[in-house]
Amino acid sequence: MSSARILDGKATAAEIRADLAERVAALRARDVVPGLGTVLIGDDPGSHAYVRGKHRDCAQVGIESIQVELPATATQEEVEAEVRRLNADPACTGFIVQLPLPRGLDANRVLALMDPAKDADGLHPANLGWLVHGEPAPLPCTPRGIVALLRRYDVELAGAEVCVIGRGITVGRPLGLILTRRSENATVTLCHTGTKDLAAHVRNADIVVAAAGVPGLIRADMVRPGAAVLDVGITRTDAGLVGDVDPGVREVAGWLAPMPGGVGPMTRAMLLTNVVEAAEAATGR
Ligand SMILES: Nc1nc2c(c(=O)[nH]1)N[C@@H](CN(C=O)c1ccc(C(=O)N[C@@H](CCC(=O)O)C(=O)O)cc1)CN2
Repeated sequence: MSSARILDGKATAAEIRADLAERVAALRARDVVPGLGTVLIGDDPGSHAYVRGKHRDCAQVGIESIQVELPATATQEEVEAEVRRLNADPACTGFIVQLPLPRGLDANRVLALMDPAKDADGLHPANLGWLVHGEPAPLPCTPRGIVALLRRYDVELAGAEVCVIGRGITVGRPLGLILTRRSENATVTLCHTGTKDLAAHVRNADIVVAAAGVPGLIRADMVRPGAAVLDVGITRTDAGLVGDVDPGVREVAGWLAPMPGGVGPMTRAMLLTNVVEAAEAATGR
């Protein structure tokens, strides 16, 4: 029985970081110092781990770190005050608000308050709007990472049937917009919890992106032999982290981006890329 080739996000992200370290050194030589701010609210262990990882990555490539932490009891006004502070801080050239926010906080209002020019996540409504219009703007990190990973391994996008499972703003919705641009030219079916026959849509796909957060949702019998399958789901269980893709898929798929080691590291690398690109653009390169 054959086994899928691995879309290695860990190795690809390391290559991207090496390139970014050189670009940051060139910026610093011209007295331009990129600085990433993060706003982390509450005590979700996953969010804390991701933010720690983002700052570790920054240190590795020479980007300065500004860390803001608030308790889960923070009010909307307190969160918005921190966003205003980062908007005004010249040492912060880009920032993110770690999602999801604790219950009771309005993430859309917080994202809309960010300076779109400092939106390192591409989640400000103006930047998502530019994506709809097909104009340049920072792209959300996970979808950008998915496209970069597929391109790194020469997985054909033009004309491909792509089944995306999940309609959230960090992955599914923007991924559909990116993959249907002329430069990617894929055909996208966006599935979600209301999709009637998920298996039929998955079976029709050359590329499957599972971002539903439902452990083992994609089984081997649903996947077209040879298809590329990317596991974006992460569920924390007592037994550890579990993805959306059942391990048996490895025997049917042509390509597999596993969890861990596939799309997650690419998300982190694309955040750094957005920060560096914004700093380069601000100085005319
Ligand atoms: N403001 C944002 N919030 C969230 C985003 C985002 O892009 N911007 N995405 C996710 C969380 N996330 C980054 O923030 C993220 C998720 C997973 C990984 C990762 O490297 N995962 C590892 C496995 C997990 C682990 O080892 O703990 C992997 O796949 O290898 C990085 C970043 C939601 N929130």
